[in-house]
Amino acid sequence: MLSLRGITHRFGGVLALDDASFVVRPGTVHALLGENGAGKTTLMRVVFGLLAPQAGDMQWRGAPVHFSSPANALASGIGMVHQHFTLVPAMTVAENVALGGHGAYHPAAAEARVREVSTRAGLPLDPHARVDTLPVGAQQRCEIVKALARDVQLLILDEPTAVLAPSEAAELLAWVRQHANAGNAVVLITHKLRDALAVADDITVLHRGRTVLTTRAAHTTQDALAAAMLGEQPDVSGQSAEQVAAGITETASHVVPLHSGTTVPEGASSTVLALDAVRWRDARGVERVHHATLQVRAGEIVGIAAVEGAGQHELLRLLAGRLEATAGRVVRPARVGFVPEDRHRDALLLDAPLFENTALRNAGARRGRMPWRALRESTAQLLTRFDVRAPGASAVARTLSGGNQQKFVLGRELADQPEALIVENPSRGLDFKATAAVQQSLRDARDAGTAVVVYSSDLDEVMLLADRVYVMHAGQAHEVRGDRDAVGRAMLGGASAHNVGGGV
Ligand SMILES: Nc1ncnc2c1ncn2[C@@H]1O[C@H](COP(=O)(O)OP(=O)(O)OP(=O)(O)O)[C@@H](O)[C@H]1O
Repeated sequence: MLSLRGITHRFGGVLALDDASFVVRPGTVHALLGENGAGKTTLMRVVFGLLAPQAGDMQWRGAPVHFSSPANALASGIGMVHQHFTLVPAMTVAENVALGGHGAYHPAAAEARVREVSTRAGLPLDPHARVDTLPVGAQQRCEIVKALARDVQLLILDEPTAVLAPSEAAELLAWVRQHANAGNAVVLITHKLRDALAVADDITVLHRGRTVLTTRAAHTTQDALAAAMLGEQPDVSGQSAEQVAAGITETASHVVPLHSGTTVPEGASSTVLALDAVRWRDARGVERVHHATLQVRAGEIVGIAAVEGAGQHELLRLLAGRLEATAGRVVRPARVGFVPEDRHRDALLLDAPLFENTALRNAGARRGRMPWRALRESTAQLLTRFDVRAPGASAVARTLSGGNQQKFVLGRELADQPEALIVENPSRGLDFKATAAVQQSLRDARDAGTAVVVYSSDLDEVMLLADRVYVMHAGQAHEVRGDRDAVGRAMLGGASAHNVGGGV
């Protein structure tokens, strides 16, 4: 159905694709894997007409093609949903779906079209809802419906589950499977090897811009895929790949030790970060955080577990000083690092070089001339220390792959050993090797005396990292002792026998 051969693309001095090949069969799900910066997004941007490769051929339904724009690709039946959504937040679902279509906008027709497509596809959506009022899962459905409304036969999804809670991710993957069973093709860029093996028919692995493995999913294993991602021969039982794979969060159900109660690590000492009966109201006057009380000591990792919408994002921003409490008392040290989940919106100046992005740390506290030379040097060190793949300190942030942007932001916040560090979804968008490295950096920061707070939408990751866990439910925070099941029950509002109190 789609066939790419010999695709080569350079961005200046960076060889992003090097003779890559990729073949998608009709009616299949094709998972595209590769470590951060391997070239997955770039290859799919070539398919979608966003980039013209310097070499290589593409065939679509048996005929050579070259799409000069996404409009071209869409008109031929190829759609793409990007890692960062492209919806207009202040517009309705129907308006967004109609955007970029042809002819005049007729509200009734646009709404009917959304209803028809979303019902046919089994992706429920209210056409009248304003996009900025929708949870992220519904925004993603809107992106998919927008593509399907153009009658696409090949849908490219770039890390679609990264932004979803586990139950939503499972639903989306089930939908992807059904959609392919109905005769359509889906390309799924993902870092989750287990998802690839579970849902895909075919799997391609890129390594440094080259296709190093293409296989039927049924003929491969997680270890072979991990080895290929690391550039090792898939049939060689690469020791290092296995070691790394052992640290993967996604296999966490069998490797995560059960959380066994409040364990303040030996190195933990005085409280450096605290909320005392804190409340926070949003602009509409709705109280999102009720009476939260919580303490974090130097040298411990406090995990926050919550289902989406429980007030956890607000809690983290209160701790990080990005929101001011409406009532109650906040204790916060001078140097607090914050790694928000949406690095594009909240953590980076995308069109500025990396060394200017480094300067954003403690930006409000700077006085006098900017020490640009020192910032370039410290940025270069940061790139090495945190294995950020970028041409250098002057590279523009936008040109880094998604995972490398994430590693950069974390490195920047950790670099000057803050007294406290607040991290939201630390491994979002990271390959398994980078995930293990980031989790280790958080432990290292704890061991060096930083008070670390981690929220992850993946409960296994919270349990893996945390010394103590607080659960947020309906705007309230409670410390919960006990295992994963106790925490899971508390997330859904169930009482926990070991609940040791907090904020009610
Ligand atoms: N616009 C650009 N300008 C310069 N370099 C770029 C640009 N876009 C991507 N690159 C580089 O091309 C390489 C491949 O990036 P790409 O985004 O395709 O990787 P990826 O496999 O999708 O990674 P991730 O899993 O981190 O999203 C990286 O080295 C990246 O820095």
